[in-house]
Amino acid sequence: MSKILIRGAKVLGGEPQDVLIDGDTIVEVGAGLPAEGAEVVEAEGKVLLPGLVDLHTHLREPGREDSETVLTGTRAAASGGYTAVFAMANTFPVADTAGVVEQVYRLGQQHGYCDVQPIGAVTVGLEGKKLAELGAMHESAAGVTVFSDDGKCVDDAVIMRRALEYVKAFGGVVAQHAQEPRLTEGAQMNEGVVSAELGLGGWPAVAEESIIARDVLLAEHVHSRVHICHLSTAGSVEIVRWAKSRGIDVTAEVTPHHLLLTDELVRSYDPVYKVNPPLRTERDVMALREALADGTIDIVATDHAPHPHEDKDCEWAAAAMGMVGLETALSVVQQTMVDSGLLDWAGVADRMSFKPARIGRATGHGRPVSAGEPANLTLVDPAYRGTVDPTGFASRSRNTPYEGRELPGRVTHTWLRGRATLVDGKLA
Ligand SMILES: NC(=O)N[C@@H](CC(=O)O)C(=O)O
Repeated sequence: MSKILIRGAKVLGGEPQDVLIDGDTIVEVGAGLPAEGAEVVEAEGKVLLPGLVDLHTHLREPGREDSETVLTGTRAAASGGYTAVFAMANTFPVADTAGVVEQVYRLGQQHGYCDVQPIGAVTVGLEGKKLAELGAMHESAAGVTVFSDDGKCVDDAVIMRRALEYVKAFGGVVAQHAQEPRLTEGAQMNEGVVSAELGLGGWPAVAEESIIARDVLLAEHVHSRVHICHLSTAGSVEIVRWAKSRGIDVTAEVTPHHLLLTDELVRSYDPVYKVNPPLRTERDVMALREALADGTIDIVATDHAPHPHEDKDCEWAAAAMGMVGLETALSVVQQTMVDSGLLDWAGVADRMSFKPARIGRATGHGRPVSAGEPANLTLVDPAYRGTVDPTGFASRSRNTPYEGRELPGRVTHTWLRGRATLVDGKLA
């Protein structure tokens, strides 16, 4: 049956409506639509959103298939309500050529759980020395538009300037991992009271903020577009706010974990809380929430960073940085932004679907829930309450900071171009 009637869902949190899908397209949205010939999904009390889009996912294939593959990562994405993810370039080999990005793109198409849009490296081997083949990656079948050395900062100002100038030719964007390397040598956590007490190497806010300040000025200077990955400090928010008020073409993201968790958790010495950029202070968390609400920060991106247990279940200093996030992102956003009254569901659709799709130029995603649009949709039960149990994750890795924590809301259904990838919380 190719017709699906989603009955009585609050579309973007508004009044209950029926949504009729035929094949891969939404054909009608309205009240009391006839159900004849359609499979009916009862959605009373649930919220219908455009399929979520993640601009920052680590899928690990090729090279680290022990932590994630395109298949397991896109299954995790579908579980979390995503219909498109942008796959970061820090794979082995690095996604710095047309060959590698095409491989990742094709794997996404083959598996079919969500669209995979590869991100190309800015520099060869993420080494920060020489620009990668940006044009060839853009012209490849993968059609790369977002470039990032994420995991590493493009710290050479001349290379950054050239990258910004180069991507202008085809409307691309450079996504910067803002971390001044010299200021963060040996850094293990946020620099502050807690790092001083624990005796762990501190990661000062200025290491992030100084690179953001430099890069918004560079973008202005060459009239290009820059995107800032995972903002984590109140000062970074101030700089982005200033840059936007000046008319600079900058966008920024925040991760769910930086909206909820603080460096106080590091007192446990549990490496599950070790992440780049590090968890900051309560004051930073509050500034990030406010900035996401007022639009200074454009989007939520997961920075889903899967690691196998042997890389995380070890002493703090030796542990890998990163947390999985695809399967808990919407719940964390519901708790920190919706249930707190800072953002409504239309705002969530904007920050987790419309805007990330626009920044990454993901065609067919981040579209309104209306007739004629591709049926990329996510159905959420906001009344659900449950504790996070990583043994049920679709991701190959389990490094979640939320194990055993109660989080609100649950994605029950995801449709990718009218085909269910998640039904009643189970992968199709
Ligand atoms: N976010 C993380 O803590 N880790 C990322 C890369 C990075 O940003 O360091 C990873 O690839 O594991």
